Amino acid sequence: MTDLDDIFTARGSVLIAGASINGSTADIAIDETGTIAAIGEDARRAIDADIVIDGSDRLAVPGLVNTHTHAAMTLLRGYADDMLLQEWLSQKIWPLEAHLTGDDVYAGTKLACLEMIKSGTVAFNDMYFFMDRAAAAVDDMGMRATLAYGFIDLGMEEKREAEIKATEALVDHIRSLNNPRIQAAVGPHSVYTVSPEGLSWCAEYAKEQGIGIHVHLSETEKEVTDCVAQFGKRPTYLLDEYGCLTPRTVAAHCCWLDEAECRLLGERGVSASHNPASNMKLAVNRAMPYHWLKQYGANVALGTDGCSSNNNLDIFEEMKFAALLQKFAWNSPTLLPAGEAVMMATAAGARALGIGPGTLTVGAPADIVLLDARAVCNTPLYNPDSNIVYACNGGAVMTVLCGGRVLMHERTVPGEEEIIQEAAAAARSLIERAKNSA
Ligand SMILES: C[C@H]1O[C@@H](n2cnc3c(O)ncnc32)[C@H](O)[C@@H]1O
Ligand SMILES: [Zn+2]
Repeated sequence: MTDLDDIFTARGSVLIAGASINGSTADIAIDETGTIAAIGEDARRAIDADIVIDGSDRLAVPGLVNTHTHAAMTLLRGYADDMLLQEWLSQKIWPLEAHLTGDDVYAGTKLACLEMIKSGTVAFNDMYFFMDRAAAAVDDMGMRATLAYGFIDLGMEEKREAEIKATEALVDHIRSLNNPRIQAAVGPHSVYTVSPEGLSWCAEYAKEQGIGIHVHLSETEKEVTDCVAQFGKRPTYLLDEYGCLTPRTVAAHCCWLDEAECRLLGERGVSASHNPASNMKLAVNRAMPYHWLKQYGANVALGTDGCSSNNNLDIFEEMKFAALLQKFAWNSPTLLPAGEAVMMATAAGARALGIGPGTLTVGAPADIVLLDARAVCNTPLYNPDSNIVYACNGGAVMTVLCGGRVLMHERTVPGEEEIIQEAAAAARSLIERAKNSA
């Protein structure tokens, strides 16, 4: 077996020896391009392994995908809790975010990446500010991410011009990085913060650039009633009118949808990001109608939302919350069984971001998580999906690979202490600056 230091520095082919995959023991071969080359008997012959990882006592699962977050909000963890969404945003979050710097976003996004890696997430869909610095953090940490600038024009033409420039600059910057793990998206925040002209520009620009759209949709009842009062239609139809509903759109929350809106999202091929922890914490008072979205063929994945409304980035918790909330809210113990929750966190998430099948199959990107099969939460282990969703959290994750590169092994992530210290210092300085300006 390869030493810890060599595992992080070596680049090349990787053999995971004797891991448990779907109930049977198998080797996994990963080639130099970071692709799964073989699984099972052929694996040892398929590559001349530079790194060998002991997979015994490990469950191998696909890397998890977080389809809606605001990564640098790790700096705001615990800053404002137990509030109504509109008050939380307008009285606490936006005033503090006005003091953010690019250095803050770099430090906060690095902390987010560390937290996600430690809980088995390999890819995330982010919407925030100073996203060139978020890209630098993602690059340093070795994860995959789709990054969108949070476009908010509040109906003001001057602001819209600035948001257009910021969006174009980010897309150009990400293209210049030429990093296959990092892609850009357009991020119209929501129908209550972006004008019809802004929505229309975002849709046109995304189409022209061949990139995705990341938007909040129908998170609260107020969002829907205000939209109907102002535009005479519900948010889903407004987004559709301006071209924002596409097969490359990720719509976060989708709580207050009616059946016809679910059908439209299915028809447009939209991915819906279910964020149950944030929805319950902010008491949005309605669970995403998962059963309708599923019935009409929308791709339903999972997200954490930001660390100020969750307050962590652990997709294991989101799998459990989703499975429980759906059962509770829709009065159906058979709704969203464990296997479906795992699919939402893996294959559906990967599909939403267009990053491969999100499965452990030959030809797929080697985005692989090894769980401790001997952990308390995995004992006994009648049905791995059940343990993963209902018993475990991210603490059971031992090793994480993204594109064949080892990001964590035996729960060690290189540079962890420094990342935590720098994020804590950035949070202190942010609060200090906000206080001094008041
Ligand atoms: C990008 C902006 O989005 C803000 N934000 C964070 N969480 C939510 C949420 O649940 N609904 C709407 N907006 C949210 C974030 O603070 C940024 O200002
Ligand atoms: Zn959000």
